[in-house]
Amino acid sequence: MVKAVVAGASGGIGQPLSLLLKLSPLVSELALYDVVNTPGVAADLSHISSNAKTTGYLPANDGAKAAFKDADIIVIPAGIPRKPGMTRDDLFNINAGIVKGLIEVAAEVAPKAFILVISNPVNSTVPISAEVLKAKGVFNAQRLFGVTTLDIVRAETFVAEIAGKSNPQELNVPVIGGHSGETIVPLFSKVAPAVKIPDDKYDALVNRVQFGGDEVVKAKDGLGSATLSMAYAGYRFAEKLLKAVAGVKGLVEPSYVYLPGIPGGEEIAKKTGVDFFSVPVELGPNGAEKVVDILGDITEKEETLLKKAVEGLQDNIKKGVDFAHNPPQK
Ligand SMILES: NC(=O)C1=CN([C@@H]2O[C@H](COP(=O)(O)OP(=O)(O)OC[C@H]3O[C@@H](n4cnc5c(N)ncnc54)[C@H](O)[C@@H]3O)[C@@H](O)[C@H]2O)C=CC1
Ligand SMILES: O=C([O-])CC(=O)C(=O)O
Repeated sequence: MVKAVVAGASGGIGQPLSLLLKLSPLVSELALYDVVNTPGVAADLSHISSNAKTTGYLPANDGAKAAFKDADIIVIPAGIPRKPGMTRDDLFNINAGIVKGLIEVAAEVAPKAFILVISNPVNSTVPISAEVLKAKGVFNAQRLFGVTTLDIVRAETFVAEIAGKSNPQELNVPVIGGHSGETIVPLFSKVAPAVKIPDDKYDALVNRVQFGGDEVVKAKDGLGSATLSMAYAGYRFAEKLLKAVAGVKGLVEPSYVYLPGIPGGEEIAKKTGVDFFSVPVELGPNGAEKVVDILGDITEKEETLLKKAVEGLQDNIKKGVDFAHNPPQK
């Protein structure tokens, strides 16, 4: 019996993500929360003849609390998306407060839930979430995940194109670091099974993975950012986690986590110099059971990418932590 919540369920990501969760045999209850339109989205999904009982909640009558109550997993794609010309950091002023508010509710009524943060800027909204949970005395790093799966999904797709593989899903392409521009670090030397990226294509491939989000923002031309590929990616991560919680062994996926709170993470925090970082984590009944050290034997080019990523991440993390401690007065 798993109760899943989507916060931001009426949005571009929220709707298809809710559809995928509604179809999952692992979910028995699906609560949809948003500031608009959830009665309609929930009524629509509830006619699908799958297992999950689906309900919609709005802010009135403490709707967030009712939706989140005793949730096992809360996925958060609430907040505004980018328009052309914006960075993810430009979303901070609005989305930081939205995420903070939702995490406060989760801390109160579902303190043990696995929380998957999609809202951007992920590099900062996850530190905000951690600080809010810490302040409420319910922080467990093994249960808080920044969803960076879309970077891996993109990397799989783009590497398969270059390497001439017909099925990208047969490739495992680790992407670490953060979730914006140069903080995204694809490790092509660690692709399994190994592929040869031609030297003259390496820089462009790195750039495409790092700025894949911009490609979609540009193509949507003012109507938002990636939604369908993100719904797939968010579901892929949620499904892996739920399977691992149900006892399936050996499931590993990168996620942006608080390293010092996860076995094996302290060492990576020392190596990189940042506490929040996306790394492959082994998933299990407690969530992130173990950080997989993937930093050994990376190439010189990857070392250079990593150094740049850490510089950017330090600022993004500090911004999130500072906001959680001193939110602007209204
Ligand atoms: N982590 C990642 O890889 C990715 C993250 N994103 C981020 O996901 C977020 C959502 O993107 P879209 O779905 O395209 O945006 P959208 O605007 O289509 O949907 C956002 C939804 O959040 C709702 N919302 C706003 N404030 C809320 C609150 N306080 N509580 C509950 N719901 C609230 C809105 O009503 C709307 O339905 C953006 O911040 C975007 O940048 C997008 C793609 C990839
Ligand atoms: O680019 C954006 O703003 C949305 C996002 O995070 C992505 O598509 O990776």
